[in-house]
Amino acid sequence: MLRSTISSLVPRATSVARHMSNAAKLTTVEINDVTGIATLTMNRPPVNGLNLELLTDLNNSIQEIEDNKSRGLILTSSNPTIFSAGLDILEMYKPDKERLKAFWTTLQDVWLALYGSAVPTAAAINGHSPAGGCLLATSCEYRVMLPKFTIGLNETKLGIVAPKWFMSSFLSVLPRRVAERALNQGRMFTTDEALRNGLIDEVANSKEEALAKCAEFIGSFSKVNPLARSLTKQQLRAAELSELENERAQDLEKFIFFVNQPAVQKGLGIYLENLKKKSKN
Ligand SMILES: CCCCCCCCCC/C=C\CC(=O)SCCNC(=O)CCNC(=O)[C@H](O)C(C)(C)COP(=O)(O)OP(=O)(O)OC[C@H]1O[C@@H](n2cnc3c(N)ncnc32)[C@H](O)[C@@H]1OP(=O)(O)O
Repeated sequence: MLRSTISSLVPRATSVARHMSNAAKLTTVEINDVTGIATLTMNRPPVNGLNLELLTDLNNSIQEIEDNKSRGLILTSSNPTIFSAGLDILEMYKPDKERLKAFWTTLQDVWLALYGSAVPTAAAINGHSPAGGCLLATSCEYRVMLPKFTIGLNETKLGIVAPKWFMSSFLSVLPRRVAERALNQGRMFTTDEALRNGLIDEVANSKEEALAKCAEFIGSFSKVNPLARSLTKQQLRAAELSELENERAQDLEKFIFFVNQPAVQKGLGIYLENLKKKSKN
């Protein structure tokens, strides 16, 4: 059934050993022969932490799906319990200056590409989805999640601040007062809470079911003119997209300034240490 499997073994050199998770590509794209829908899978063990390489591969895969004229894009993870752990905190902790710039710029690219994608998009959230993971999921038009996982923008819990465009994605899904409270609290929603509040659209009992429900959502546009649909979506999302496009340089500057604050570095260090302690117990 797969028209093509664009998986990859592209060797990649990097000078920073701690970021070298794999020499192979960290995403795969599979296009269903019958439906024409592309499934984009993140595959960066152990937790799909969004580092520069995974973001670069995500960006290239989204581009490839747009260029292939796929009928839709479903974003998911190869990990059975984690959709994405969000940004790889190691990218922000004691960062290399040039790499930090490339990291944030590529994250901006991914958001612009996914939130502004011309094709219908859906997320099959088959595991936990904090922070950057939630950003990816809420950038899609539809979300199906498996039971007993969590999703949300927990940045305030880490002592960091979600940028405006993270909030835009969140606000495109949640009512303002729910979004505002959740952002201030750094709230992580369980699957049930996410469904009740509208942060996700459906619950599925397996990844296969989630993928099928996402495909069904994308199929709901089969009788709609694709150009009219994509121009409608892009008009609805234009204000948020232009806001970041027009302020990319300032957004990058703010991020670099903020991350380099000693108090932020200290907070990230403690958070990482706690994560490591927890994983050893
Ligand atoms: C005024 C405007 C200014 C603008 C300034 C901008 C500021 C920056 C904004 C940044 C925005 C977004 C931030 C993020 O996305 S930060 C990331 C947030 N993510 C989290 O908090 C999730 C943390 N992880 C977990 O909760 C759990 O790991 C999990 C995902 C639920 C999975 O649990 P698990 O039990 O299955 O796995 P676990 O044992 O915890 O982890 C395995 C190893 O992976 C490491 N790890 C986990 N998450 C991360 C991560 N996000 N980054 C780096 N490393 C991570 C963990 O430490 C374990 O490592 P090891 O095996 O011990 O070496």
